Amino acid sequence: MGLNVTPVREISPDTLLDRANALISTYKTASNPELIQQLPQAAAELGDLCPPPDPATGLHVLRGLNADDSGLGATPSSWSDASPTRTAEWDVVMLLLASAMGRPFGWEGQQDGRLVHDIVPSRGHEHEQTGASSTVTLAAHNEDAFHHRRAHLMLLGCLRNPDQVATSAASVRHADLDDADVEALSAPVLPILPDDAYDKARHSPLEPPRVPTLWHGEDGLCLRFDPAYTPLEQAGADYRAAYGRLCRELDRVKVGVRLEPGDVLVIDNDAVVHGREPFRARYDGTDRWLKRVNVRLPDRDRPSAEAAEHGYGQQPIDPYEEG
Ligand SMILES: O=C(O)CCC(=O)C(=O)O
Ligand SMILES: [Fe+2]
Repeated sequence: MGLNVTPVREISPDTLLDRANALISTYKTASNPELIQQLPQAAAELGDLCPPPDPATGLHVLRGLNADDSGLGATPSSWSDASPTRTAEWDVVMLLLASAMGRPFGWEGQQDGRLVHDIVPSRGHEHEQTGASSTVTLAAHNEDAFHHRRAHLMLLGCLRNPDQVATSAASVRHADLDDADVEALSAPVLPILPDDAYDKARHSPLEPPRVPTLWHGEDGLCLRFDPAYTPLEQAGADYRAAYGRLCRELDRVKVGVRLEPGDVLVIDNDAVVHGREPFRARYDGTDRWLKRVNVRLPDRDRPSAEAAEHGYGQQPIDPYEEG
């Protein structure tokens, strides 16, 4: 994977950290609903500290936050063991960054509905296609591709990455695809099934909707892609061949981002797929540890047919939803 080609945006964190700590001293943890209601206003006061990534690249790394991990304690052995107070500063910083770009949201069936997810390797999940895996390559995917209300942007904040494990990222806008393939892959031919992180949705009796893999968005070509959960065998030979060419192109243009403690990777989830290289989990409290936040951009459009999808019964938790 090519390194050092990801745009880095230096941020000066003083105001952000002051704001985060002021919120924590009043509201204690990032899951406090009153704190969540304060976020849009608090983020507006930060100005244009962190605009969304340039559509041409679809990602950037925000650098400049504190890399000191001495107060964090041991990396939890699973998301459910993470302490809401020990990483409150990180959680609120992630939510402020998310709120400066759009609106953070969570999922009913993901990590207890929290807005900030802990991504750590977990025993028994080593071979899964989820963020809790380690031994296997996490194949390139759009986050929550099975769902019509998936994030427009995804933030990954790095608390620890001692073995410099690379997150991979590939923009469909860098892929060299011919017009016939773009047209073929724009037809709603195959469903994308819920991933292993969503137990209830995986057992949904609802008929999986067939969805386009590619479409043209306002800023350029977009994709909805998760081959690990796509029953490709249900498609005809021409479609399978075009899908295979897309996979190879995404693999060709991917970059490896070895996040350093304090980095926040921002990914446009309509233009860029992400994954992760395999690594050996340590399970000794020093493991890799990321924080993840999903972000909605209220003005971003998606294909109108998505509005009729059922999302396999999985509901977003959107604290800012109107009505
Ligand atoms: O561990 C990583 O670098 C990415 C994991 C991932 O796909 C995710 O958290 O959504
Ligand atoms: Fe992911």
